[in-house]
Amino acid sequence: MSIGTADCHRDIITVDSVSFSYQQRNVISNISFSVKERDFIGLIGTNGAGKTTMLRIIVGLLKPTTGEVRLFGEPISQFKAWNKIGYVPQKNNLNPLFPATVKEVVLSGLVGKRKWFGRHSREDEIKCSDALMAMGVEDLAGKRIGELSGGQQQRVFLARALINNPSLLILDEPTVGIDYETQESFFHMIKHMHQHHNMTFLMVSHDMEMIKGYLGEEPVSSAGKLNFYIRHSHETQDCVEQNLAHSLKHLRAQMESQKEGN
Ligand SMILES: Nc1ncnc2c1ncn2[C@@H]1O[C@H](COP(=O)(O)OP(=O)(O)OP(=O)(O)O)[C@@H](O)[C@H]1O
Repeated sequence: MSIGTADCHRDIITVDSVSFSYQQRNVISNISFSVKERDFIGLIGTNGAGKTTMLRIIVGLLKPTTGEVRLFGEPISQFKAWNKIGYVPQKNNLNPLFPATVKEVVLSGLVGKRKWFGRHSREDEIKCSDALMAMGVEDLAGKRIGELSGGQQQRVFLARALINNPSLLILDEPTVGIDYETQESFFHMIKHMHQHHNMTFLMVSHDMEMIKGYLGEEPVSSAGKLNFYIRHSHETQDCVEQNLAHSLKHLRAQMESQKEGN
């Protein structure tokens, strides 16, 4: 089942007949769905429905018992472009004494450079300060992560996910435990990233007000106990326009090269 509506964008997540069990206990049974480039998907389900498990399978932290996941068209076992994916796990019980600073936490998100402490290149430092600025937490760069409020920590974890400038962001209940105002500004930011930076989102959330307000009143589809709310980045007819412009550009280039050949 494809849960996107338009055909102009490729599937960037494909979950094909996936089942998963913890020890002997089956949690996900034969689920298939796909997420298209630039979609915003809200994944909703009751407690224990398997939402976190599904996200962990998609980012390769858990291996499906059966079935296959493809990312950007490649089987996950061969997928290497992890810098294209930002993942913010469910709010973890961070030890307040954990010695890393905000800056170190954000830098640790650099793919292939998973060192917590130590020296980084000038380019990495710039990426880090861009991500901190984007999330409005640049003033906190030198603070210990455990000293921050829940909302500030969530911004830092989002900055960590953004440091590689990913095209897909996977968020697991990003606003749990955050006050209403911070939630509002958080959702405002991610909507902006969706609308203006062509990012694709897969987000688990219990905030039905936000989900329904942005993604529509009813789920577009369901698989097992998981419901998918979806907003495509633009209407299908705009895809036709885009494709037309694209094909006309090629046609013009062809005509011009023929003219030059004459
Ligand atoms: N590491 C684990 N070992 C064994 N069982 C687990 C483990 N993690 C999760 N489970 C069980 O798998 C089921 C699905 O858990 P999961 O966290 O994916 O659900 P969820 O839909 O994200 O729930 P919630 O809305 O409460 O966050 C639950 O019954 C949970 O108890």
